[in-house]
Amino acid sequence: MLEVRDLRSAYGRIEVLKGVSLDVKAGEVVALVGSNGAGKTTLLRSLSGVQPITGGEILFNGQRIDRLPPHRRVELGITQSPEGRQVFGPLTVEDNLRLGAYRRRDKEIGQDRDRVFAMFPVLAEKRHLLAGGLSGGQQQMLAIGRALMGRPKLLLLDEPSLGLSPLLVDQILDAIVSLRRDGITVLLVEQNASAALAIADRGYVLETGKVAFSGAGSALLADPQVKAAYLGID
Ligand SMILES: Nc1ncnc2c1ncn2[C@@H]1O[C@H](COP(=O)(O)OP(=O)(O)OP(=O)(O)O)[C@@H](O)[C@H]1O
Repeated sequence: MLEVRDLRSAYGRIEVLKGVSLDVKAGEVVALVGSNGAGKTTLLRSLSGVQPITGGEILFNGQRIDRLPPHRRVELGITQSPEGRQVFGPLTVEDNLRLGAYRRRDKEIGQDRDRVFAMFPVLAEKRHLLAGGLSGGQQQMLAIGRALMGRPKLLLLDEPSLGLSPLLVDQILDAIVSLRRDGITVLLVEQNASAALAIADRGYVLETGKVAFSGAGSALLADPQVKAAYLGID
């Protein structure tokens, strides 16, 4: 579904992605992990088109997309749920979800909203409240729910567990696993590398702008080098 070939990106003269190649196949959950500043967020932003690239190629279902503006990539089915719970605070939970479906004209919007509510029941309870009054974890759920309302084919998730309690982290990860059952392909950037690799089909470890390791999630979790350097386990 997604093929990234030798991708390069820079902030001014500082190259942050130094030739990254990776694949995401339809129906997979792929985790992208690595230390702070490795370039994970920059990679996701390059895929969604808000960060310019300086080299390489991005293909989506065989089509070159790296020169398309962000909204065209959204139309093709690539949606990013950004880091930092960027919900519309002065709007209700329900209106935030409706905004996620703004491009759609079909009659299944209500059905999809109910699926988001089934996935995150707390959002159903608070559907008429303002998003700005939700807790951090609830805002994160809303941001994911809003992204899902656009019926993405490929969902790019940036740090969905950032700042959440362990219980909420589990809830978000369970939701990601349920997305895979619904046929949504997910590229997941996570600081919480062990948890992400545990649910992922495959993973990539990014180190200073390059892929340092890749493989099945379980294989990376068991790899002594990956464990010592990235998972904090000896
Ligand atoms: N807008 C920017 N201008 C200049 N440098 C930036 C900018 N955004 C990120 N960088 C730098 O690019 C490098 C990669 O950042 P990026 O956010 O992609 O890493 P990351 O792996 O997502 O890390 P983190 O988990 O800390 O967000 C870092 O050295 C960072 O300081």
